Amino acid sequence: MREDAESLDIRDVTANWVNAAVLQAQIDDRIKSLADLAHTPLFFGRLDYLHAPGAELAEGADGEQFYIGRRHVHDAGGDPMVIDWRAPVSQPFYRASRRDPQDVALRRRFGYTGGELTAYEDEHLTDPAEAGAVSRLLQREIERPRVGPMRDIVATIQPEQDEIVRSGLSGSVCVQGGPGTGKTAVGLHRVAYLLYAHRDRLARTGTLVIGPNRSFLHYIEQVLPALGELEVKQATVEDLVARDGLAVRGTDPAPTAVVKGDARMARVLRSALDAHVTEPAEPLMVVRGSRRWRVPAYELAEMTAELRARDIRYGAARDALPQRIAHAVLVRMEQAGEAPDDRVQDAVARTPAVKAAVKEIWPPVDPARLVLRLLSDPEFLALHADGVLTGDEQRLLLWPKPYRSVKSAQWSAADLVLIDEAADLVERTPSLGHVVLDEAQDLSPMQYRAVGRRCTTGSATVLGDLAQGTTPWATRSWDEALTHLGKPQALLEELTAGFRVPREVIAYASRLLPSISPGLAPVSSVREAPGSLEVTRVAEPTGLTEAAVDACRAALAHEGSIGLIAADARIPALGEALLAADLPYLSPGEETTALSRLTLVPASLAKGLEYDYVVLDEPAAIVAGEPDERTGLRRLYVCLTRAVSGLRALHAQPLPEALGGA
Ligand SMILES: Nc1ncnc2c1ncn2[C@@H]1O[C@H](COP(=O)(O)OP(=O)(O)OP(=O)(O)O)[C@@H](O)[C@H]1O
Repeated sequence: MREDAESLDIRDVTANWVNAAVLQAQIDDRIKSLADLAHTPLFFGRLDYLHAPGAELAEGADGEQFYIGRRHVHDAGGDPMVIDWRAPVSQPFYRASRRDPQDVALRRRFGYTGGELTAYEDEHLTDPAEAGAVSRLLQREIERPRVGPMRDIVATIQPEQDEIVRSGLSGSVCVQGGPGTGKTAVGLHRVAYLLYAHRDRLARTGTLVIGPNRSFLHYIEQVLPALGELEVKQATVEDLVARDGLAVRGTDPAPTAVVKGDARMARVLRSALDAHVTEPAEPLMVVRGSRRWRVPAYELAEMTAELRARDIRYGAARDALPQRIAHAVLVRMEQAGEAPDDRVQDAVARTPAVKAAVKEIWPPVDPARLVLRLLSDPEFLALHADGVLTGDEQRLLLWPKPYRSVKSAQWSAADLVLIDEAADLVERTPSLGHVVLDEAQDLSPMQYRAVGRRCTTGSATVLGDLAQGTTPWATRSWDEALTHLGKPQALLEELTAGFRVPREVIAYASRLLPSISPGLAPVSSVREAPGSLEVTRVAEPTGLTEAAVDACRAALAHEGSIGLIAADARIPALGEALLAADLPYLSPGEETTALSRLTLVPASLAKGLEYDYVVLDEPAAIVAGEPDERTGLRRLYVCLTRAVSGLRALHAQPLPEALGGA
């Protein structure tokens, strides 16, 4: 297939150099997509059907055999050799079971070591003798040491994950799942699936993956290219609402940020914007040649009221008003016996008199200036927030010292979300075809709205874990969140099988659940790894740093990546100690390689990441680093659930009581 693509000669088939350049670019893309990936085999499974699919009715139809891989491969004659994992014929590879064999006689899984085929495993789904067997290849794949960025899981997607991956493009899905249940993996594979099944539609409308921060996006960015999908944008919510010329230079105290992130702010903004439209008091006079045409004030008021009543954006209404006025003038001309042609209405709409009237009635509004005024001017704020926000909430919103201009204001991240909301009220934000929102539990209602307006005509996949919410405005219920997102009908799914954290470690971390998220079921880990948890008390507080360095050195004796996770305030001291001990380290998001496998991770950036071995420094300090205890314990829960093979927790202070104290 690669040779075919490389040998394509387009000299005779293109009409001009533009065509030739476009076609050549497409061919280059294809050659690139056909390149061999080191360590990525062409197929990982085989299905032997009892009957040829679609030929059930044909007499004597024999079964057919399909190899399943990351992409479609055909032979010189164009016959398929490997079927894409996303094709309908491949689906039973993920879903067929003994209870429901889906016409599959044999499912074979292939095992590879460094790109070389080293094992295979057969399941005869209709053979009662094989019932109850667990897949060792699956177990091995899950337990493989981790280095480098996140990997795809095409070979081992589980049935309950596959259902989410393949659910239709038209519906939105929300997945609640504990740490390591594969939410991120499922979200990324869902994008790859949707792009396969609805390529044309999504090529037009676009897809976007939203993650919590740069390090996380960097960690996941290789998965989609490995699945052949290059056309997917990645962003944080901050990226989405970023505006030219407005940098985030300020921070809000938590109580202020909570009010700014509250959905009621949308009502305040709407009221403040709508107040710009004024009731016309003066008639309008348009002069054309020797004649003057008068549109009385009450008629202008009717047009304004009619535009206000319609559900259109402020800016669209503002654009429509001059034409309405011009039309009224045209009607008067006709009544006076004139026969204006089609150009007259446009000409009238552009006259200085009409423009001036529109500016008076429906002035242009700059979204940033609108927010600036709300945050600086107590009277203006009260006018639009009374009855919506309490007096205390309004005081929290106001800047201690108002800024003079949009340029000089110290905008915070929450302010930019407000500006984004205001901008959408003025002019509709374009919608994408599909948005995947990861670590959603940390978004404020206003941030959900910002994401929601980017998929109003598309669908969304929302992934999160209520127990891992660490913002003061963290999501309390998915129903509420989905309403803010504008997708109240989304299907709510739950994943409970854990693929990352070993059983002992997840059991230990789950002790925190009753305090941080009562009612959530603990994850049941598929990984047995006896001896994976070690909690050590360091007698002298001064010895803690050294103990952490020693634990890192010991962990480096194993294969795989190592993360030293600590309270943000402890990072500088630990960094220095590691360097003094000749242990160079990476920052989160930097790629771990066989040669540099140790990452120093501030607790605030641990979310979503994973390491083979985790050394956890002083749990009590991680809890104390947050504004309140529940958030602290949630942060600790996140940090305790990053390890794939082993967790070593070191403490000099007593452990938090919720963990068992002592
Ligand atoms: N079906 C599977 N087969 C093999 N590995 C899997 C499977 N599902 C998930 N994993 C692996 O488990 C690990 C955790 O997955 P992932 O990061 O998607 O979980 P998560 O639910 O997003 O976790 P968190 O809540 O901590 O962000 C990853 O290494 C992923 O590759």
